[in-house]
Amino acid sequence: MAGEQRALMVVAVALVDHAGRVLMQRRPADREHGGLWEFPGGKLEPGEGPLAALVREVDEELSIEVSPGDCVPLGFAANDAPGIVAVAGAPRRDVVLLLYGCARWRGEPRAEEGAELGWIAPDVCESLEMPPLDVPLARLAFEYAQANG
Ligand SMILES: Nc1nc2c([nH]c(=O)n2[C@H]2C[C@H](O)[C@@H](COP(=O)(O)OP(=O)(O)OP(=O)(O)O)O2)c(=O)[nH]1
Repeated sequence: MAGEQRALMVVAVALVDHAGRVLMQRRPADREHGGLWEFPGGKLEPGEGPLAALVREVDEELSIEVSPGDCVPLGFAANDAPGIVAVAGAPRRDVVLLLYGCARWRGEPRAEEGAELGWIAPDVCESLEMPPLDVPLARLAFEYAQANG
């Protein structure tokens, strides 16, 4: 339908290492959610599926290569859920965030300019400041990391 407003679809990945840690990225200070820790990923482009977007985003953001077959859907979060409170200053819009887990990739993850990467251990996770949608997803990410790291 013309003018129909759809939710913004975002795909993200929890890369896990052999120590059961999860790679997270601190957003540049001058962007939406600046300074918060989140999963690498980004918006789906028109006509793009979530796995294709994931492969593209990790190449662009981290300079690594993942195969769709190594990515496992872990869950999703949407900001129309009760209890999700937007970060002050962030635009009000419906977002659906799809999280995949992945324990195999090629290359060494490198942060894009202005961003910071951290391999996060489960005990540190609680103290990280994250966007509201990432809080429930982080639990799924660490369960996956424990089982697959
Ligand atoms: N990548 C990512 N985005 C998240 C997470 N949690 C969360 O609320 N978001 C939101 C922030 C943004 O509204 C949206 C993704 O935006 P983005 O700026 O990363 O997307 P993009 O890479 O396509 O960036 P751009 O082309 O707009 O610069 O999803 C998360 O864990 N990872």
